[in-house]
Amino acid sequence: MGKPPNLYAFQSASELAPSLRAYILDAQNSALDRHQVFRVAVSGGSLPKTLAQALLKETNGQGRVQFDKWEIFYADERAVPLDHEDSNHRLVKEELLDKIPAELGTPKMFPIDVKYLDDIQELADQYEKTLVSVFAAKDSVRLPMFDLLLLGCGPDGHTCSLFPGSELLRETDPWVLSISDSPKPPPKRITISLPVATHGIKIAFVATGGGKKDIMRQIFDTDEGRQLPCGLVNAHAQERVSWFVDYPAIEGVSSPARRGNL
Ligand SMILES: O=C1O[C@H](COP(=O)(O)O)[C@@H](O)[C@H](O)[C@H]1O
Repeated sequence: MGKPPNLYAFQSASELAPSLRAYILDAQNSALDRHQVFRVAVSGGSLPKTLAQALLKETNGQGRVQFDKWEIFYADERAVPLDHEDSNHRLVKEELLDKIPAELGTPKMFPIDVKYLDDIQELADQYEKTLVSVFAAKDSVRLPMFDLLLLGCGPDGHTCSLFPGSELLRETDPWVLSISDSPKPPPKRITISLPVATHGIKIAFVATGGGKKDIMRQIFDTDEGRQLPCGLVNAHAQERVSWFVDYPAIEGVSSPARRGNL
């Protein structure tokens, strides 16, 4: 049996940001040593704001965020135009991309192809083709391996657009799945599959605020919680997973957390 996921807890989201930055820089630098590019999958929700806090502030001695070497994909996306208020791409763009100082470079973005918004399965298939074109042919690579997945945890334990009890959690072949009845609006979405979400070299969850404390306790301290989508990522990817949380989100969790810096 491998080691359990890492759980890092901080007083607040702003105190969490420098450690999240150090962790991301470490993942970036290892990826650049390996293959001169940093392939990242990002989520929407509350994550992009915390990411911006971590990545946009220059701090001494932690190294440089080389955005010009980043390739950014979406762990999940809603089937809406890219400038729609529900779009994860819009959120990431407004919170992070539009604020990157020119000297840090511009990441290469891989948003969904909005030509296929009316056919949700085709939208997922086309996004899978995008992954295939970047990560090599599907018959030669069993699963795409992101250098880093940056994930959120919904108050029901969902991650990406993989919701508790969904049959999508059992899918093993497709890399990207479509969902037309998401319990959280909007109903039509695409999402990476659980095998893709757990295959990354590093996987980070960011969960902040008291609204997450009940689900955090379930995920870390109960058998039912370990079956929730976030719990399944923990179980499959083990020590490759790191959680960055603030004290309000972790209140009542009895699993050991490291408090403060990494
Ligand atoms: O619907 C979604 O929700 C999750 C969690 O969002 P949060 O606001 O509770 O952090 C997010 O990770 C996912 O990308 C998004 O589509």
